[in-house]
Amino acid sequence: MAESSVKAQEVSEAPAAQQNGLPAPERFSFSPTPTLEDIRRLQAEFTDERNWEQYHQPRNLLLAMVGEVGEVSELFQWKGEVAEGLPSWTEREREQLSHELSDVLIYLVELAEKCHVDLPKAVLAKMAINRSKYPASKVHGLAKKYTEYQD
Ligand SMILES: Nc1ccn([C@H]2C[C@H](O)[C@@H](COP(=O)(O)OP(=O)(O)OP(=O)(O)O)O2)c(=O)n1
Repeated sequence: MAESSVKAQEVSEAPAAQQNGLPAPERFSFSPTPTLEDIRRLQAEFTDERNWEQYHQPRNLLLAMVGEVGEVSELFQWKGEVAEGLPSWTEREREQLSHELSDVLIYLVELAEKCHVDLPKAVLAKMAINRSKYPASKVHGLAKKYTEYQD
């Protein structure tokens, strides 16, 4: 498994499995590349080669991304609840899902670029906010919205 170079900024919030003294369960993980910057650059090359910059304005990209989210939803819509790893899905369905999720990511990255949001940095900052809104010590095993917790 590839070692991640990015750690949670607040290491005091240890994952639940480690807090219990149990080893963390084996998790699915991604390949280290391409990075979000790689995806941004590859998509910029793709649009430049086609003279499509004129069509890829923030609003267009947002609508394109939402359309692709709809295509992801279509793959799930008439199935019952599905277990992690989608064991009951065919290879064809898995391939379609990987295509549609990729379309969502490609448009998301390009939308962030066109809005001048530095997505890798922004996601770390937002995760820090999430950790402070939902301290593991307070919400462990509970999935309520942060506004529902009493101090
Ligand atoms: N004007 C466009 C058209 C396509 N793409 C790229 C980004 C997406 O990754 C993918 C989207 O292609 P389609 O619009 O053809 O959508 P699908 O690939 O989902 O095809 P379909 O709608 O037939 O499932 O191609 C793009 O950047 N700009």
